[in-house]
Amino acid sequence: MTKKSSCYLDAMAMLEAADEIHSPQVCEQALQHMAQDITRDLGETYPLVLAVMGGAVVFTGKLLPLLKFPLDFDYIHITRYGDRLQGGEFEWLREPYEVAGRDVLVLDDILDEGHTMKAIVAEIMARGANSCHSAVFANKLLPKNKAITADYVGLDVPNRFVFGFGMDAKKLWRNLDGIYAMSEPD
Ligand SMILES: O=P(O)(O)OC[C@H]1O[C@H](OP(=O)(O)OP(=O)(O)O)[C@H](O)[C@@H]1O
Ligand SMILES: Nc1nc2[nH]cnc2c(=O)[nH]1
Repeated sequence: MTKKSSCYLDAMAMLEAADEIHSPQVCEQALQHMAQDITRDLGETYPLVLAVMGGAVVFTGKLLPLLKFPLDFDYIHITRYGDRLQGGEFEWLREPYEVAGRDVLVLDDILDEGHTMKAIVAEIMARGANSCHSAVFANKLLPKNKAITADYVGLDVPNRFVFGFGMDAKKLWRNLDGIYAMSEPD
């Protein structure tokens, strides 16, 4: 048997110490509800769906097959966390292209303070989109107002650093099919 790397062992220890917040089954049900709501509202608008990389990758991959109407798909990339636990300055790694005149739906993994989604919506509308809706799989419950609220929310999560379902913990565990919260320091 090969010797397990320290990265592997650290990742396993992080997961073992974490708390499960939403099971894979609950996540799947939430996806179904979101797909119904989005279909009801945007199903006849031929929207441009923009996934925010990289956190939205799991949400997007699971949601798109549930949207049974014509749409265009592209991705954007903006980050303000990098591999840090606290938000910092925005960095556009791929800007929104060809949004003028379109009804746009932005998909992201989590709405925390809302600064990222606010900046995205502002940029898309400034580029002449007809409308811009936002869908986040996880909405963090905060004891203060957010910069923006999302039009579609999958699940609420507690005010802790969460990971899984596309969200990373120190670059790890985006591949989990449920949502977990990191253990808090004693
Ligand atoms: O509501 P906010 O407080 O602005 O935080 C939410 C943003 O933070 C994460 O992005 P991150 O910069 O970590 O990039 P990632 O998608 O690559 O994980 C997440 O994907 C959201 O885009
Ligand atoms: N992975 C992850 N990214 C975030 N971005 C903002 N809040 C969070 C969080 O709780 N988890």
